[in-house]
Amino acid sequence: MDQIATPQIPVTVLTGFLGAGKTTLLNRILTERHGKRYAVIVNEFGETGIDNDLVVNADEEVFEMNNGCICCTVRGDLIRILGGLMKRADRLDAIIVETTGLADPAPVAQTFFVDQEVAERTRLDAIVTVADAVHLAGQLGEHHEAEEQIAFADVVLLNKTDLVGDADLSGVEARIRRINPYAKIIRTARCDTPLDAVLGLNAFSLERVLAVEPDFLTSDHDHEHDEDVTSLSLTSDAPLDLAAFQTWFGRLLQTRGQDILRSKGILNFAGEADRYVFQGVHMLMDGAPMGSWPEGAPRVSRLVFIGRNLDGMGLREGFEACRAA
Ligand SMILES: Nc1nc2c(ncn2[C@@H]2O[C@H](COP(=O)(O)OP(=O)(O)OP(=O)(O)O)[C@@H](O)[C@H]2O)c(=O)[nH]1
Repeated sequence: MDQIATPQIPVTVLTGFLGAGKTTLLNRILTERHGKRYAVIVNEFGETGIDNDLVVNADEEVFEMNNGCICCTVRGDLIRILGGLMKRADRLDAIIVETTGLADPAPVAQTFFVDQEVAERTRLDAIVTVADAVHLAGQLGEHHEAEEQIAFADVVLLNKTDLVGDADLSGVEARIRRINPYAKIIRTARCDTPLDAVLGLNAFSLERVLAVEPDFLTSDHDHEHDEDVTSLSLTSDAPLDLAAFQTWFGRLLQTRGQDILRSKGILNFAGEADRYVFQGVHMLMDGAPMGSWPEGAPRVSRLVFIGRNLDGMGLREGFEACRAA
């Protein structure tokens, strides 16, 4: 008797180096009227739940994986969450996994082939890599994860085109092409791409990956993270002074932005009803109100830095000095 094949849930792995625009893309996907039911799995790197708060409130369920990189320590966690989702596959159209900016996508992709149950019930649809047109060239030289993310991509969103001239964009694009001649490259500003360019592609090809990395299925991908990159989280119960914070944070990124790869905070400023979000990618800074504080939640400011040599920068003292008088 013929067996009825179990439907496989398509999975999109969203990757890209720190600050490239993954959450921006995710929020675009979640706010579009797509009529689909997605489950989202978000992995963070020491970001004390900040990322989760930056993902828009949508109907979709968001599963947060903390404390560790998806490609290493928390892979078991990924399999466990997938296991739960597979039990209600009939109510799900797709799963989206957002990795940390420091993840090597290979072991994440491998999960969908080597774990038997996951392999039977899900299908890796595509690896979508968001690339930061401003910073990619520098990242490729310094962080091998950035190169892996490009190498494994089925689609590369060359993002932040609003900040880079045409000639430089062509240069970055050529660089991407040299690492990965197969990926589709789409130029975007704030990840403004139609959803059908990133979801439901059926683009991931095991054959192609095996051609690039013959031991993809068998190696245990015990890759080494850049030990120099660490994270530091700061919190404050006391309201902060907006002007003082802006001046400190702006100066800090100007002077230490080489080593501060990524920064983000959800902040409580004195006299402001709304939450504020401040973010940095190296020296580029962005800040805006982000709506009211959740009802009943304490107004605690949280700020996180990811980078090198964070200890010597007086971050804690600088942050504390921003308290409103
Ligand atoms: N100018 C400009 N800024 C952008 C663009 N896309 C994203 N940003 C900003 O870049 C910063 C990082 O964007 P995110 O979407 O949080 O990046 P991410 O890849 O999720 O970051 P991590 O998860 O921390 O690695 C934010 O301040 C965004 O507002 C873009 O196309 N142009």
